[in-house]
Formats: sequence, C-alpha cells, structure tokens
Amino acid sequence: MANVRSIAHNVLYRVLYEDAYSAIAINNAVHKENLSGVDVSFLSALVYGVLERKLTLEYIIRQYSSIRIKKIEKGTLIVLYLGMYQLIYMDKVPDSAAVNESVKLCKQLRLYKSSGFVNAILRNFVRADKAYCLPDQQNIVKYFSVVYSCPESMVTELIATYGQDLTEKALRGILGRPPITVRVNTLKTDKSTLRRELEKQGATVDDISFLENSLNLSAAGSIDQLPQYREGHFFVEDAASQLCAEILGAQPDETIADVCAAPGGKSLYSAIRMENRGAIYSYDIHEHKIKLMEDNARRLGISIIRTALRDASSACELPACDRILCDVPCSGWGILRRKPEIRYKTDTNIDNLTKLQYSILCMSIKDLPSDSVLVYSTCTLRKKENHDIISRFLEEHPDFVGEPIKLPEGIDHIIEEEPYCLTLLPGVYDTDGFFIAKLRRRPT
Ligand SMILES: C[S@@+](CC[C@H](N)C(=O)[O-])C[C@H]1O[C@@H](n2cnc3c(N)ncnc32)[C@H](O)[C@@H]1O
Repeated sequence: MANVRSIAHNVLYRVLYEDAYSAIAINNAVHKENLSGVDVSFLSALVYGVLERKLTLEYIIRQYSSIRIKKIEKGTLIVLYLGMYQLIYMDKVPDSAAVNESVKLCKQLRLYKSSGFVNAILRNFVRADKAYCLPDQQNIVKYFSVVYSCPESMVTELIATYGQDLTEKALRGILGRPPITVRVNTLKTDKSTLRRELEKQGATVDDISFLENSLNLSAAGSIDQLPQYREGHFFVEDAASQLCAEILGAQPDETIADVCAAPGGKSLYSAIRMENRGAIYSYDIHEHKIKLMEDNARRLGISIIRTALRDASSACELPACDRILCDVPCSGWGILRRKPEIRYKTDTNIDNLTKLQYSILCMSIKDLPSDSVLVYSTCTLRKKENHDIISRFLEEHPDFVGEPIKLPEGIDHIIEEEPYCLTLLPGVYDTDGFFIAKLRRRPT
C-alpha cells in the first residue's frame, strides 16, 4: 500500500524548498507512484491543505515548540505541518493516527533525532484539547495573516486597495479547492446533452448564473479520462477567464490576436464563439506551451487557431485585427486557490513585472487598426498591475478610450471602478480573482 503521507512530504519539500508548482508536483507523484482513488484525494488534501494553512500552522506550532521555527530542520518542519494539519483540519483522521504516523514518518525519513520532538509537540497539543491562541484582532493585518495564511505584506496591500471587508471575503475565498468549470464546445454538442452525459458518468453538474454555456462539475473523477473530454465536447477553464473571453466578444469571421495565449483557454473560448470561422493568432513566448494549445484545438475540432512563438514585448509585426487580447503574465494573487504556494514567493520584482506588462500592452497596439478592441487582463488583485497600468495607458494613448463593459445578468461590479474595468475577487462569485479592462482605438 502506498505511503501517502511520505509522498505528500516529498511533494511539499519540492514545492516549499525547490520552487516546484503544487499541481505539477502532485501530478508527477501520482503517476510515479501509480496512485488512484482515495490515495490521490488524500495526497491532494494533505498537500493543498498544508500549503493553504502554512502560516496558521506555524503560528500554532510556535505555541508548543521549544525550538524556533527557523531553527527546525526543514524535513522535520514538514512532518509537523502534516501532523498538525491532520489534527486540526481532518476530522476523518483519528488523533492517534495523526500522531503515530507522523512519528513513523520521521523514522522512515531517517529523522531519528526528530521523532521525539515531533511526538512531544503533537501529543501535547492533543492533551491540551488542541487549544491555541490567535493574534489580537486589534492588529487586523497580523490577524488576517495568521488566520488566512498570507504574508502581512500581502494583507496590507489588499486592505489598502479593497478595504477590510472585501479583503476578508477575498482571503476566505482562497481557502479550499476551486470548482472544475468547463465551457461546452457548442461546435460539437449543446449544454443539455453534455449535462445529461456527464450526469450519467456520475458527475454532479451545476449551472453558472452568468455564463450561458458553462458548467461546474464535481465528483467527476479524473476529467481527462471522461469520454466527453477526449471527444472534445468541453474544455476546462475558470469562470473568470471565460468571462474575460466573453467580454473580448469575438464574432464569427473576425481576426483576433491573443498575444499571451498559452495554455489557450481564451483562444479556444473565442474560437467557439466565432463558430470556428475567421482567424485567431495565438502567440506565446514558451515553445513547449504552443504544442499544448495545438493539441487542445485539435481535440475540440477547432481549425481557426494559428499558433506561433512570439515575444509580446517585442516590436514584431501583428496582423490587422478586430480584437486583441493581452492576458499578461502577472503575480497571480487571484489564483491562490489553484497555486496556494504563490503567496509565499515574496521575491517577485513588481517593478520588472509591471514594466513587462506595460510594454506588452504598448507593443501589441502598434498595428491595431482604428475602431478595434483591446482587452487587457490579469489574474491578480494588485492595483499596480491592474488599474494603474490602464490609467497610465489611457493617459499616454489619447487615441484609445475605455469601452463600458456590458455585464451578463448574474454578475456585477464588486468595487467602485471605471465602467470599462472589471475586478473579480475570489469569494464573491466563486471565480478566481481577475482583472479585465476593455478599450477601443478611437475611429479615425
Ligand atoms: C496569464 S497566462 C495566459 C493564459 C491564457 N491567455 C489562457 O487563457 O489560457 C500568460 C502567458 O504569457 C506567456 N508570456 C510570458 N511572457 C511573455 C511574452 N513576453 N510574450 C508572450 N507571451 C508571454 C506565458 O508563457 C503565459 O503562458
């Protein structure tokens, strides 16, 4: 039988200390160890759970440890995270199993000297009825930081941008796993047929109020094993990204450029909206991601996507387009549900990032004809990468004007912002955090 705790330990080590991404590291471990069913679920729950609660767990461990967190050997600390996580958040794991398995794990990992230390902390915690203190709410930054496991610098910036209440909503919204949202490929099927077929496979299927041709799936098992997936009847994409493509508004027979396109979700969505008529130029700077887009387009029976390797911050010519999408690389604060580890990577150079985003925007409009549409988007909540970029762009480009976004029923602006901007916060509409701005080059 697979030792899932030991595999989780290994995955966490890779994510926390070797810069691996959680989803990829979990996936690799599942294949390497040949895991299935409950083992996969347990592994995901442990890894995502610990990453999502790391600062909370540290705060509690500190209350029971005689050694400072920074002085605890990395492998031992991960055993403690895992043990504490099971004791606090996993009702189905008996306390005795959480403690004993943690001690056993120390021995398996040859952390012989640590096993007594781990045993004492976890046992004392259980003996104390799992009592722990949280920071005083008078210091709201520290309190949010510990309760929602986000660095204080992140909490401070979010409160400055969104205020305390919306920040708390957003932070609460990044806990737990996101829904699996799919876009129906209306080139091959329709929503009610797909729903019926997926339900027959045992999936629970829900509508999304503001997206006509999309569904949320749960209990669907491994998505890429479903026949409807393999036959290209849908693709997976978060609702916020789908809404972004909806706002881009591609029409049949138009020409579209998607300058930061991989893995291709918004290009695929647009191609379906366009009934596979017209042309979509989907570019990305990373070669290995180009093939991914091509594979997806093929599976969905889409023929109008033309992929190419291209640096969007370069002056390379673009075809004359009706619409252009700059879905730029960003700090990713809106997708912490999917990549919980992002919040601990505090070394992002924000100035370099905003410089790149701004230059992608400026280079992408060089060949954009008058009266064409430009959409700029990010999956972050940082004002510097969102509203500030757009304000500067409009100031420096008087030939562009904001185009009010027509929102579908079921969704509305959450914050006060220009009608051509839309900010989505996790925890409000069960979407990723996202920013979309729609502009138009003035007609001549
Ligand atoms: C936010 S993701 C795009 C997601 C995509 N639009 C979708 O809907 O699936 C940003 C993408 O930009 C790409 N990228 C980063 N720097 C780039 C550059 N200078 N030129 C073109 N693409 C770039 C990254 O490889 C990444 O795939």
